[in-house]
Amino acid sequence: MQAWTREQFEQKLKDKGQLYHIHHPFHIAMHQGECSKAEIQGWVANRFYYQLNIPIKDAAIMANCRDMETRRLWVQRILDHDGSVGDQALGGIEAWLRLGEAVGLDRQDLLDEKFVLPGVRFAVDAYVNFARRASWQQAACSSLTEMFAPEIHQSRLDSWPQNYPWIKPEGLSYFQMRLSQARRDVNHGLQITLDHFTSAEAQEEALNILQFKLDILWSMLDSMTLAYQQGKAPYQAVLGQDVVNNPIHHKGLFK
Ligand SMILES: O=C(O)c1cc(C(=O)O)c2c(n1)C(=O)C(=O)c1cc(C(=O)O)[nH]c1-2
Repeated sequence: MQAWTREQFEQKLKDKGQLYHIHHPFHIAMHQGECSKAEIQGWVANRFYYQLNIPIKDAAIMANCRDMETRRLWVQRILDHDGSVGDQALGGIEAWLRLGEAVGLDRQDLLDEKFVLPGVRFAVDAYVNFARRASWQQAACSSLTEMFAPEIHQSRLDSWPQNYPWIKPEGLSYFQMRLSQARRDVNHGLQITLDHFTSAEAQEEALNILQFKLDILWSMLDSMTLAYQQGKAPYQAVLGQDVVNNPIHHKGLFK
């Protein structure tokens, strides 16, 4: 089998955008203004677990990377989410906490991971564990769903103020910040991927890695759909009580 040219390979990676979670029914409903306050809150609380783990994931990638040039650029991702000392700009995690407050969630409940559904936790943990075990080039490739992220951030900025006027506008600053940060990350992650995966087999492997990451994002929303849209939160069928607001599931093991 012959390898694709660099341009063809880049296009194959971009074609995966058809399967991005922007097309998940939960996100479509959110974009169309059809989500209830409880659904938005559930999404914000669960996505916070992703946010919390992004810098852990990026630190794992750096721990596996002997290339100084790469680390010098990659470290910026950690600072973007954690913020840096003396920096006036918000880190992404703090910005997401403010989004939580803007949708009426309690900051401490987010930090306690109170509402994180088991399926969301398993999906996010799979991403972190992959980054720990993979080579840094494979892990860089898995971040490439970010190619498709600016569109979804922009769509929230465009549609939420009209659709969800009850959300305080200052809560949307996370999405604004990510527009430029994601584009910069993608340029770097894409160069690593195009440079590293050059044989036909390696290019197939890269597409499989990207599909793995798409599966993670899609699976997170599947869990949220069951819990918040279909009234089938874990154990609801057994306990028949308000397990959405008083979750019974485990709170994470290795912290
Ligand atoms: O809101 C979204 O839909 C979305 C998706 C993704 C993504 O595609 O992985 C990221 C983000 N947001 C995001 O804010 C972010 O910081 C981020 C980092 C990464 C990554 O894989 O390293 N993905 C994403």
